Amino acid sequence: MSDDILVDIQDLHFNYDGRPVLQGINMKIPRGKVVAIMGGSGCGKTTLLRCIGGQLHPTGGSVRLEKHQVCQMSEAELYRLRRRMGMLFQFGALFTDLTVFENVAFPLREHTNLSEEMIRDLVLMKLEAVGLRGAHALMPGSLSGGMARRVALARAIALDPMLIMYDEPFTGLDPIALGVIGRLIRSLNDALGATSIMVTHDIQESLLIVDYIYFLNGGQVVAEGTPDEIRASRDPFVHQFVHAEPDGPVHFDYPAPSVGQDFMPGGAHVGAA
Ligand SMILES: Nc1ncnc2c1ncn2[C@@H]1O[C@H](COP(=O)(O)OP(=O)(O)OP(=O)(O)O)[C@@H](O)[C@H]1O
Repeated sequence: MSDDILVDIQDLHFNYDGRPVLQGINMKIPRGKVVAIMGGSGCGKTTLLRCIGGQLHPTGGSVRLEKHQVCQMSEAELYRLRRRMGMLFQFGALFTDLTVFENVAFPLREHTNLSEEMIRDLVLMKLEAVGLRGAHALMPGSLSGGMARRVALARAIALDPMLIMYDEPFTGLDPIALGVIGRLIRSLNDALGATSIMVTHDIQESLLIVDYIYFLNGGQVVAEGTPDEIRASRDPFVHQFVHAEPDGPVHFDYPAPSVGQDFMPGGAHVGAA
């Protein structure tokens, strides 16, 4: 594998209880890049992140991270590898009974034997990086949604990860906080020399901050490109996303019989006992 590629996913398949969710995903994620994964609800984006992180074992194909075949690693090896991955999940809640400082210190205490002095310096550096050094003594309950997300971000980068994975990092944020988090994702990636994979529904923010976008549908990659390529794309799937159209290749309506069939007298059994 080329040294430039940090994550190499080949022909990845995953089933839940025999139901196919991922059906032959191929992706090459170069070092240093920020990559977005987009697609309709339930198309398998979170499942893909979990396969990359080794929390789920695929039914076929491979995920290679650096020189490691993630799918073939033991739990102990995965545990060590995950120290080098930062993860920020949608509701990656902070520990509500710990201060901001202790939340960010948590992975350092869990995974290292650093002195208290070192931990103190590292935590304050990470909080400084997200603009919240002054908030170190606050409890999570007194933070705004955007501030809480920034603390979670500081915690995700506490161990200087090589790979940072975000699952819908913008959910529930107002437009200003969303822009702040987007810029932080980009700048922290670059400052740390990390690589970032972000599952998101926010195409407009993605177009501003990422290097490359993959679109998933039906468990497969159906479109991909740089933000410029995506903006210029005539692919109907991409068009539907970029222009937030309610219908297109991704359907708004759950499959149903024709309206005529359901509304004609005696034409359907909806609600019938
Ligand atoms: N633990 C599970 N057991 C069975 N099915 C599951 C499980 N987790 C997810 N699924 C199903 O697998 C499919 C893919 O789920 P996944 O969470 O990966 O989608 P997603 O693209 O991240 O969705 P969203 O954008 O809504 O978060 C969905 O149909 C979901 O209902």
